[in-house]
Amino acid sequence: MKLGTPLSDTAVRVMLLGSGELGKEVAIELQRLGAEVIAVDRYPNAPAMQVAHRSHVIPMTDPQVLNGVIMAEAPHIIVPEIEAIATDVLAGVEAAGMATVIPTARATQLTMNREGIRRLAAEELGLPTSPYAFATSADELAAAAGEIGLPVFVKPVMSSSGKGQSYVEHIDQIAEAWAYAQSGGRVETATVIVEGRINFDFEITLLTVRSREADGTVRTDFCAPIGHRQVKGDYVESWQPQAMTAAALASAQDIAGKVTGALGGLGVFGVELFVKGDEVWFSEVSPRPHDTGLVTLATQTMSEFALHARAILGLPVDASQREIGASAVIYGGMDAQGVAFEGVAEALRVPTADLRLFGKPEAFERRRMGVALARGADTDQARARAREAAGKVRVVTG
Ligand SMILES: Nc1ncnc2c1ncn2[C@@H]1O[C@H](COP(=O)(O)OP(=O)(O)OP(=O)(O)O)[C@@H](O)[C@H]1O
Ligand SMILES: NCC(=O)N[C@@H]1O[C@H](COP(=O)([O-])[O-])[C@@H](O)[C@H]1O
Ligand SMILES: [Mg+2]
Repeated sequence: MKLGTPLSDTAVRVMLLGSGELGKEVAIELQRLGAEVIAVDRYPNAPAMQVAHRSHVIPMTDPQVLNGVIMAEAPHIIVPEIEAIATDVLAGVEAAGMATVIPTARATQLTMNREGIRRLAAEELGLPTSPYAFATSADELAAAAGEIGLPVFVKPVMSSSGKGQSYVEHIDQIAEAWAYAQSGGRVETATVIVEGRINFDFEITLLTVRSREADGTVRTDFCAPIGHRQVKGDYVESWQPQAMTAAALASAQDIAGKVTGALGGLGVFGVELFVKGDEVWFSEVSPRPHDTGLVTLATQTMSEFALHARAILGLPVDASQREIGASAVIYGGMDAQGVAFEGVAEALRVPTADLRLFGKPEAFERRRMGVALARGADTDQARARAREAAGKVRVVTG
């Protein structure tokens, strides 16, 4: 694809569907290469909208409205940034040859629903996963949990960042888990996945990049593994690299290569894996940059956002790590609009520290509003610094 001048006849128009913190960094990288960036999300002034050429506020799960915006803008490339999109519209656009969907329309369809990606990984590709079942009522959920054996995780099939997710240790928590899944799903669907717990030593995100070689073939690169810690199904800190055995790393790369190969297309994928000794299980995959990969802003030659921008434009990538680093999340801690941040200077006085404040117009108690980044001689030092920096930032009302 020939790059051009934004807002002119030669422009390469890229439409982001979802404009959160991850899309904001992708938009910045695309802007650096002179792409014309159109940001779309369900609410105004979303982070990526603030750095895009223009934006649209629409319900992205509404097929007609989504199709209308795509027709009006005629983007060359469509970059889904969240799962909750009317993905059938993307399939239609792709089939008609009107735009390239990143990575592919089918990949967005399969990964928007946990059932699609789990069946692909476990049943078609034969990859190791937790034991699982699907349930469409509280009774079915109880039966499935009984069969798999407690403890289990219960998740709406359409949700992310831990929304609607429960950890069930006792059979009398089933009704509550069912009700919570119904309230926390991204879109209305009654189905939940029940997963047996994997007793892992640690979990990683293996960022996997599919990009084009000079001869047009697709190559696959793996970033160094990212370790992370999750609380209530949402990531609170991540670090790179996560130390692991050579056998586990080989197995992780094998799984990531297979699943991203089956999804196809170009761009960054965040392959989530559980690791115990030499053993590795597939958990899920984002066909886009991953929240735990924010750490790559501090560690890699090219962050996951730069890698995504380069790969989707058909350009070569460099997935190498340069520094040891960590990220720590800054939550809203309150429900309020137009919040302010105190302690930023103190945070940035922590050696090597850096910050991203996403600019979300509204804070919620558990909404991610920013992230602290730091480097170190080892991951312990980097993590301590990132946590210290994050801890110095206080969210306050106007
Ligand atoms: N079967 C399991 N065994 C052990 N831990 C699990 C299991 N399923 C989920 N978890 C824990 O819960 C976390 C969140 O689960 P999962 O990634 O499925 O949720 P999510 O809502 O898709 O989150 P995100 O969008 O942030 O990736 C996992 O990273 C892991 O720590
Ligand atoms: N785990 C997925 C993830 O981290 N996605 C990121 O969070 C944004 C939504 O944030 P919000 O819920 O605060 O609007 C998404 O737009 C994306 O950038
Ligand atoms: Mg996950």
